[in-house]
Amino acid sequence: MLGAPVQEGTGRLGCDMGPSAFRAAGLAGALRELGHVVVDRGNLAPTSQPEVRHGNAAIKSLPEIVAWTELLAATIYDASAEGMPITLGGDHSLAAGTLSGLSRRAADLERPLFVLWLDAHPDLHTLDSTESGNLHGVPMAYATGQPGFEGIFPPLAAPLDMARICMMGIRSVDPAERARLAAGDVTVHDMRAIDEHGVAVLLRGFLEKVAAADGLLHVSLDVDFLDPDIAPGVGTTVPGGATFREAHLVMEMLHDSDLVTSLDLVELNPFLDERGRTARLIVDLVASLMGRRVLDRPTRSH
Ligand SMILES: NC(=[NH2+])NCCC[C@H](N)C(=O)O
Ligand SMILES: [Mn+2]
Ligand SMILES: [Mn+2]
Repeated sequence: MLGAPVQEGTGRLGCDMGPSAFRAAGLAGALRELGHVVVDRGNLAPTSQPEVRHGNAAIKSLPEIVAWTELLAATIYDASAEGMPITLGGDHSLAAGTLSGLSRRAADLERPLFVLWLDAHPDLHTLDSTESGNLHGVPMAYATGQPGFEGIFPPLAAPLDMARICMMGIRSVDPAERARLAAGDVTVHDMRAIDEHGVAVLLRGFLEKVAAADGLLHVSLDVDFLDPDIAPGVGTTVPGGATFREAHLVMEMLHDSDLVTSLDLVELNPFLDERGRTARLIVDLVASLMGRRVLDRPTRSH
């Protein structure tokens, strides 16, 4: 577990308390109960900020986010050699760093990196296209090597292949992101697809691809993937999100697949939460991902 209390990527304060809330909600204990060895490396903090600027005047906190990206890319690259890094966010801008470090690790291992992106948003803005200027909206564009980050963000060792990304839960897409998704080959399962087919069928297809390619699998869990009724502790709520049961099923299937090699937990804002219920829900979801199940034997689906 690595705490990344970055909050400057959102338009409001509070995500810096995310790592503390995950700890208070019992994340380490829940994983130890399942038999895992858990090491909590505490919270990271960038020590210096680069002098960077960009012509888009809407952009907020560019030096801070570039500094976090550098720090996380190096830290997660190292951590991925030792075990399964779980990054406790912090807002989703941290994915610029974690995806960069993990892409470099995958390139070293000569294995493809796949990403399951559980989010209401694709976070596929470039520095030029973001209108809110909130840099939690750009990490996917950076990690996949979209133009406009050069000379500002750290260079990528290896850009992520769009064809190895699966997004689930998507229900809020800005026009520039829509165009980028239409042009690329990201697999996008929006809420309509989930309603029509169910998460199990959609996820199974992706997991089969990852297994067939002997890939590494990174899971990026944005709290707003979940419906705001069950997960109010996030700044960018969008109605109509994943239910409690859909989310647990995704996690249980990920556990059964035995494919997940790293995990980011992002966008929890404890200041907006109701007595820690969102933090506790995410801890329970991570427990499902790490092996907690209702019965001792695998559930039979047929
Ligand atoms: N990680 C997130 N919650 N991202 C929300 C981004 C929302 C919107 N697309 C923006 O760029 O401002
Ligand atoms: Mn996000
Ligand atoms: Mn989101």
